[in-house]
Amino acid sequence: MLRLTSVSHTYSGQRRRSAVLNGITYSFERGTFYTILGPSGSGKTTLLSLASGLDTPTKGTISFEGRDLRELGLGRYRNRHAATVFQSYNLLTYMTALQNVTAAMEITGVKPASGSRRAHALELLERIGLDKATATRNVLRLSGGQQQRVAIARALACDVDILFADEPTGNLDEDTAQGIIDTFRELAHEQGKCVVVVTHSQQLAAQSDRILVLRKGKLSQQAKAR
Ligand SMILES: Nc1ncnc2c1ncn2[C@@H]1O[C@H](COP(=O)(O)OP(=O)(O)OP(=O)(O)O)[C@@H](O)[C@H]1O
Repeated sequence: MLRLTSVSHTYSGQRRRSAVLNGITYSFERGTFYTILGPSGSGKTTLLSLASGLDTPTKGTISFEGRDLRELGLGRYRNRHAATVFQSYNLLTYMTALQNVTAAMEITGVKPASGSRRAHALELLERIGLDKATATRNVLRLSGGQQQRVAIARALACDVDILFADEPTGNLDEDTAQGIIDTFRELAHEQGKCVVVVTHSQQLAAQSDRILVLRKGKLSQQAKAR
């Protein structure tokens, strides 16, 4: 569904020989939960920002269902097909948790199959462990882990084909982290989404369908321990 072909990336000011990503070719498919591991600074966030249409590679192409993202339009791709949970959450700080989720649904034009956007947003927030009292508080009055969960609920609310997340369980206790991992697996296996998660957590990676490792600008698939 999402194909990277000979993708290389160099930030301005960097020498071409020290490209962050170097000739990566890989296809991400529906119904699959991927994790990307790699040492700090190996380019995981860079790869995610290119695959999620926030930036374009300096060389190579990225296509969604056969169409180059540049031709499809990066804004359109981000709006309709891909949602991203950033390390910094990027929440609207003048809104409540609930408003952050409903605003994302309004912007992307998502209408729940039944009930209102508000009811659907509350359901999603509840599913990842935020009750109504917490959901109706301004996001600045929530803990880091609670804000992280709002960012995840917001991405889930957009009902896109691909969900990208950068270290989504970094700030969470074990039980909450496990709940998020279960949600990702369910999204991939029951709803047919493609879920791509950057992580340093072996526990998370072990529960994904495919473990990819980024090292020295190259992406390789790691065999899963049985
Ligand atoms: N906007 C930028 N401009 C210049 N260099 C950058 C920029 N963003 C990242 N880099 C450099 O690109 C390399 C890869 O960074 P990236 O954030 O993608 O790595 P990462 O694997 O996600 O790291 P971490 O695990 O520490 O989050 C690093 O050497 C970093 O300094």
